[in-house]
Order: sequence, then structure tokens, then C-alpha cells
Amino acid sequence: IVDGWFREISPQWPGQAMALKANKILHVEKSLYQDVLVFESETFGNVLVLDGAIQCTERDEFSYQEMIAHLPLASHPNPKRVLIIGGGDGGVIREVLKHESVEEVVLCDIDEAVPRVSKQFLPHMSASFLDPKVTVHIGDGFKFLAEHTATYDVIITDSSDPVGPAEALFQKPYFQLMHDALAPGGHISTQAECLWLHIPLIKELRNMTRKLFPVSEYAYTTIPTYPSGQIGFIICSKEPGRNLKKALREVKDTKYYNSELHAAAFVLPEFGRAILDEG
Ligand SMILES: NCCCCCc1nc2ccccc2[nH]1
Repeated sequence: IVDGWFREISPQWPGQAMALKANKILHVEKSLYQDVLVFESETFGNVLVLDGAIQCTERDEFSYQEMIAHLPLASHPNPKRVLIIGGGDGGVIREVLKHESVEEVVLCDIDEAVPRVSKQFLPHMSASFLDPKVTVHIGDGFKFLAEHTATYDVIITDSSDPVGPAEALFQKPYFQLMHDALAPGGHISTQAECLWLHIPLIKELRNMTRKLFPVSEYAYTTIPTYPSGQIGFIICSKEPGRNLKKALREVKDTKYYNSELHAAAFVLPEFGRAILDEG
């Protein structure tokens, strides 16, 4: 933070950087896995930064948390058991619990620092840790998935960027593990980066997942504090012929997601469609 501004400078988005005015640094730590920073911003509430990349801000996190959760959940006929890999801030859990059919939510994050810091500085996200349906497990998602085959109706991978601890979460072995940990007819959703910055990565994810799942799509949301203001998701189903673009039920108490936007999120701009759909 220089002259009161935090700049999100990274080789992942060369030549550009989101800047947020910072009032106060709240927490700095080097965890076992990554550099953790929390600061109070002037206009976006508290901000969580991991290895220099903005993970969430209190003002706009709902866009990402709602979409990564409701796209796979609202298109699933009867989700009961849900697994979240990563997402140690707790925001995704809050969204998953809005589906009445859900009986169990397990979160597995590799870094105990993230839930700990979220409880202290991100109360609107970490509050869901206390729900009786929720179990928080600190450990490696690979190991957890390998120990729970054919178990979950929906698996959500709320990862940071494919540089550092989350790199392996964007590769085929990990998607194979998610596939095998799904119950029949199960869905996955994963953080799948930005059309403006990561077309080659997204193309790779689409081609890889189309070989593993009968149905695989990319959808996206708008979010001011992620690079280029847009971030997407790979959404897959084990059920052949399942329409992931259709919300089967309404989701109440959302600030971003609705059933019309559910379908619209899969509609890509021409520069994305041409590359992603050329197969
Ligand atoms: N450059 C885009 C980064 C997207 C990050 C999404 C995200 N936000 C998170 C918050 C806590 C833990 C894991 C998270 N994963």
C-alpha cells in the first residue's frame, strides 16, 4: 500500500492494476501457504488479499459468491450434500444454505489462516461457519476428494488464481477427482477466471471438462474488484442432457442472482464465443 492506495499489480494481468483507496491495514501475515493481507478500504469495506490478489471485498463479494453457488445448485433437482473446496472466507457457504434441500455443507480449505482471518474481519461471510449443517475441514482438497467418492450432489471449487497454492486445482487430475466424488447426476462449479485475460486457460478448461463430463459450460458475472471487472465459472453436470442454464427454482434473499440472470450468464460475447466454442 503506497500513498494510501492498494494496487493489485500482478504478471497475471500485465499492464493493468485495480487500485483501492486504503484507510487502514488490519492484518498482515505469512501463513503456511500464502501472504495474507486484510485492509479497510475507503469505499469497498474490508478487503482480503492473498499473495497480492484481491480475493473478496465486503461491498461486491455477493456477486461472485451468489453466482458460483446458485448456478450449479438452482439447476440441480434436489441437492442435499454440498462440498466446497477453498472458499475459506465462508461467503459461498452462506449462499449454499439458501437452498432448503441442502442437509450438509462441508468446506475444505488448505489454509487455516483464511477462515481465522475471515471470522475476525469478514463477519458477513464467516457467520455461516456457525450453522449446524456446516463442517469446516482444514486440509488438501485433493486428499479430501480422494477419500469421498460418489458422495456429493454439488462440489464448488472456490479457488484463488492458478499461480501458487491453487495451481493444481485448474488441471485434469483435480477435475477427475471432483467427477469421482460426485453422486450420480451431480454438478460442479469452479472459479474459471476472466474472458478479458484468460481465454487460453478457459479454452483448456472447456476442452478438458468436455472429455470428463457429458455437460460442461462457462458462465460469468460482473464484479468491480476482480481484474477487468469480470470473472467466470466452469459449470458441469454428470447427468447427460441436464440443462445447466435453467434455474429449476427461485432463490430468495439474493443481491445479484435471479433466474433470468442464471440463463443470461452463459451467453458469451462474440470474442469469447468464437474461441471457446471452436472446440
Ligand atoms: N483474481 C481473481 C481471484 C478470484 C478469487 C475467488 C476467491 N475468493 C476467495 C476468498 C477466500 C478464499 C478463496 C477465495 N477464492
